[in-house]
Amino acid sequence: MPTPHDLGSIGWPPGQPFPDLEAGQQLVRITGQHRNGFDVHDGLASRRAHSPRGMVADSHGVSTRPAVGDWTIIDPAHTPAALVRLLPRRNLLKRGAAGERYQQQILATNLDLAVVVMGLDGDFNPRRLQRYLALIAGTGIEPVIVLSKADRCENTGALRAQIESAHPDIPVLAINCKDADAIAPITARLGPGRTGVLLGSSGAGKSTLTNTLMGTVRQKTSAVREHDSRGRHTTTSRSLLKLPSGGCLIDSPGMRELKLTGEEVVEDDGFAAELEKLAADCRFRDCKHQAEPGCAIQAALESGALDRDRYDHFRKLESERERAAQQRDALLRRAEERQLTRALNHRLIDKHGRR
Ligand SMILES: Nc1nc2c(ncn2[C@@H]2O[C@H](COP(=O)(O)OP(=O)(O)OP(=O)(O)O)[C@@H](O)[C@H]2O)c(=O)[nH]1
Ligand SMILES: [Zn+2]
Repeated sequence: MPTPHDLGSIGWPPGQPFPDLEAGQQLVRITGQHRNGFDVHDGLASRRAHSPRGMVADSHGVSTRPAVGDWTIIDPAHTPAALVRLLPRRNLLKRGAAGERYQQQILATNLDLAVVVMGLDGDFNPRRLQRYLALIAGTGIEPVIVLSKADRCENTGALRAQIESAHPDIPVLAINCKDADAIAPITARLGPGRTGVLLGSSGAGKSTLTNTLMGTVRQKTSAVREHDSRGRHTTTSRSLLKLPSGGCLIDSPGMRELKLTGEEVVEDDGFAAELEKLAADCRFRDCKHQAEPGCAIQAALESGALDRDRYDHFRKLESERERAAQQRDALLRRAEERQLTRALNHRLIDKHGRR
């Protein structure tokens, strides 16, 4: 049986009274979301659970659907275990609405700390930082700004001062993310019962910081095998990490996707326009700039007129943004389908009565 200490290691606030449970029920935290179920953690082990139809499709819309970070009660007698009810959320981090019908996507709930990581290299972009901070503002989640790669930057002092004066109420650390001593202000905020998330663009240093917080090198692959409560091996995606400092870190795919939402313009100092101009000279109008004959971009890369590193980086961000946009669209479609089903059900009930 998990103890209060075990639950604290996955973020149950110290001293918070436990909910009343019926015989056999268990308090768990949602750590991952899949097409047809959830990963839940009881402080000792992870397992799969599903939520009964009514619970997911309930008429309150997206905001009351179970999300990563939610505390929930499960009935483990079923296989997979069934979610019985959600406990009220303390707070949540969500991504705003995009199109007309696109509702809101919850990234994670019940958070204490959001660390926004930004590199003191090409990643440095105060406006983007501001956008991340705007997501956090007003949620009650404490923000911390990490300016990474300070060990590689010549004018750390000036850049740090710039960020500090723009955000006087938020702690700013300018550090080497690999430096275990430098992250003390973060570990101090992630003691037992506390939950953190890392936000920031690709390459900012989130994985590096995560590894330093873990005190070990965690593999980039996210699937690990864990024992569930019946002693079986289950493969779960590891989106909640227990930290040596006593608290935990949520690192779910949803958090990762926040890197770029699919709605943002990739800030590129006119690089996209430069590419577009070059591409006008490609032989084929729909050139993918891969191995097509007469590709002007490939030619520019070969001649050195176009910087290959910069190009590769740009393409990486672009494909990330595309993937995020596709996922957002899939989400949108599912939300619309649910709405249609609900509307149809209501019409049937109106016509034939509930049965
Ligand atoms: N010198 C130095 N290198 C760093 C620092 N932080 C990150 N790096 C390096 O920068 C590169 C990218 O860092 P990651 O930690 O993988 O970045 P990330 O934010 O996890 O990127 P994604 O996984 O794409 O989201 C790696 O090669 C790191 O070793 C730092 O503070 N100092
Ligand atoms: Zn081309």
